[in-house]
Amino acid sequence: MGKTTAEKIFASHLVDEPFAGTKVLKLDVVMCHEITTPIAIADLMARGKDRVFSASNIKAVVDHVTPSKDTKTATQAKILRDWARRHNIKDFFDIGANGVCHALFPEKGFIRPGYTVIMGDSHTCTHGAFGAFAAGVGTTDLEVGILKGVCAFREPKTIRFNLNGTLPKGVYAKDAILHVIGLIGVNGATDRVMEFRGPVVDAMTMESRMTLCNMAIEAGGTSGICMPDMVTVDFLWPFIKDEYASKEAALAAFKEWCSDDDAVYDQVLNIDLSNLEPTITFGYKPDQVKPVSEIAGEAVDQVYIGSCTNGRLEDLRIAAQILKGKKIAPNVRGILSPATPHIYQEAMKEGLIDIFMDAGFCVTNPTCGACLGMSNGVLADGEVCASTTNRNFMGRMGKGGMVHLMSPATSAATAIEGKIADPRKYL
Ligand SMILES: CC(C)[C@H](C(=O)O)[C@@H](O)C(=O)O
Ligand code: SF4
Repeated sequence: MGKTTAEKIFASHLVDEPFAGTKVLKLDVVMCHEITTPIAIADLMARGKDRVFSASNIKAVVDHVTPSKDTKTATQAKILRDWARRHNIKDFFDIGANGVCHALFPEKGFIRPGYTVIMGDSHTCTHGAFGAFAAGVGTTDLEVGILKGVCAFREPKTIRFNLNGTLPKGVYAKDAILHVIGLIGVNGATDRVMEFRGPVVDAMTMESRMTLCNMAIEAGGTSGICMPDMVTVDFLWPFIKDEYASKEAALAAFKEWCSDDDAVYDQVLNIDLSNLEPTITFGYKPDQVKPVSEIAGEAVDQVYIGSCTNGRLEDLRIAAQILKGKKIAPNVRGILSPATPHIYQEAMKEGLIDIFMDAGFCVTNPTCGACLGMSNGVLADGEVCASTTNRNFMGRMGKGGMVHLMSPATSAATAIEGKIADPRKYL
């Protein structure tokens, strides 16, 4: 019987099965940020176990609130910073080099097909775009991961999503994943791996695949997963060129991780996206989605472009294409947070930052900040934000604030009109 990618990764990383169905896996990468890791560090210290399993397999970043905004966030950053120094974690990213974890770590080439990856962050599923098993974990699992380099999982079944057809103009990975979550609901993939397949995914860049996998958790998914292919090889090539004789050799090795043709799935869903419209959330749950045409005209106070979902260069290019030569509406505050310093610099070189600033956007340093309502764009009570982020929970971007999730294109069109707008008329 064939295996899925997730089953192959579980089989190859298994170190123990203490109870039937509970599998202890060897970890390839443990990622850390300043919100959840300090709690794990404090506990390890209290137990006299201030050690790390490997200084090189641990990656750490101060990203959620940076530069720190108050004593509390400064202390969180300091705990992580001191810990990283104490343990010689060389891949530690701080002010000047820091960016949103799920954009920064892939950009550095840390994730490879077949890897096991954990982090104390729910959007760790993003990294499955490389054909890895990547899961967000709680503090206890993070502590064990840091100390021993292993993590216990109940092996998830896989749901295969065949994304068929081609995405129409003005419709992107974000619209596709919002549509999928709308179809299956916020619990539709609970304890399941969401395997994204089909011609729509094959045609996607790694950035788009990361957008897709990023929101797996919003449907309850443990990890998103895409099949590694030449797009994956091309993205990783600068980091792996000394390991493989050629791109074809790398591809052959990566393909070993692809699900077998006769793999058994929990469910297989065939979804044709050829007629998909730009899609947007209207409520406080990510599965409350509508075509933008049904909600167009609703006023917004702020437009936010950024985050681990849609703060990458591709996203900035799409939004800038729409904003070029235009001004955002006077009733709207536009905020752009490029997800990493590299993205910021590339966007500057390409003239994208000028386009955003000329349109009236404020450009912040790379950080999560506004996405989770902590800094750089917190909403006031009753305000509405059009956002490229991944969570629209009540008050997510500020107490009493409402968030509509959408693509960078829809956000840019919305900024121009000051109310929710269909991006297709600007393309
Ligand atoms: C702060 C962190 C624990 C949190 C998460 O796990 O997702 C954050 O990144 C978020 O998006 O709300
Ligand atoms: S950008 Fe938002 S969703 Fe992503 S890790 Fe940061 S806070 Fe979480």
